[in-house]
Amino acid sequence: MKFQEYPDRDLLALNLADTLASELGAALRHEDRVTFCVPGGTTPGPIFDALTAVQLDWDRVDVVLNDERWVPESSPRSNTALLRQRLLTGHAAAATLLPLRQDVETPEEGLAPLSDALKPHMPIDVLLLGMGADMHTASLFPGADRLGEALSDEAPVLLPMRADGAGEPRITITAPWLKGALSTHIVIMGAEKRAALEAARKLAPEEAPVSVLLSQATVHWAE
Ligand SMILES: O=C1O[C@H](COP(=O)(O)O)[C@@H](O)[C@H](O)[C@H]1O
Repeated sequence: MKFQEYPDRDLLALNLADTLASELGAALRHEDRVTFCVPGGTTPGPIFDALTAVQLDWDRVDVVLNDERWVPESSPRSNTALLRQRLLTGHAAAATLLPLRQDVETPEEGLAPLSDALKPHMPIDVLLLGMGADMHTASLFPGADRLGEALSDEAPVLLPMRADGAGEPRITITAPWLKGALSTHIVIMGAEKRAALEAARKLAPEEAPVSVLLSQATVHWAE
C-alpha cells in the first residue's frame, strides 16, 4: 500500500483530481475508450468538482460507480444523482454514464441487464474508491449477506448486497473486478477513517473488506 498525506482536504482534492486526470489521459492515448470507476457517498464531491474543470477527451470516458444504493435518483442517498450533479458536468459532461440502477423494485431484478451492459467495459482503467469507518468499500460491507460471494475470485461483475450498516439494499461491483483495475486509489478523510485503515491492514477481508484492495492501492488522506 502507498500512503499519501495532504496538509488539508482542499489540497487533497486538487492533487488527487490532477493524478486521476493524468492517468485517464495516459489511458486515452492507448485505448479508444476508458473506464473510470468512482465512489459515491460524502467524500468525493470536491474531487469531482476539480475534475470537471479538466480538459480531456471526456467523450471517450465511460464513468461507472463502485456501487449504488437501491433508491430513486430523487433521493439524497442516490450516488447516481451525486455523479450527475458533481462529475457529469463542465468538461466532463461529455462522458458516458454506465448505470448501476434501473427503475425496478429490487437490485436482483436489475442485476442481469446492468451486468450485461457493464461487462464489455471491464477491466476498469482508473479506479477511485471510498471507505467507510466500518472498513467497507464499494458496497462490500462487513457482515453483508453476500460478502463471501463478492470476495470470491469467481464472483460475477455485480452482486446485490444487504447489510445492517448499509441502510437500503445495494448493488456493487465485486472484489475481483475491482482488483482487476489497472490503477487504484482510495480516498479517506479524518482521524477515524485513518485509524480504521490501519486496523483493516491487520484484519481478514470478511471483517475489513477494504483490505483486499490495499496492496495495489494508493491511499490519499487528509485530516
Ligand atoms: O455508502 C457508501 O459509502 C462509501 C463511503 O462513503 P463516505 O460517505 O463515508 O465517503 C462510499 O465509498 C460508497 O460508494 C457509498 O455507496
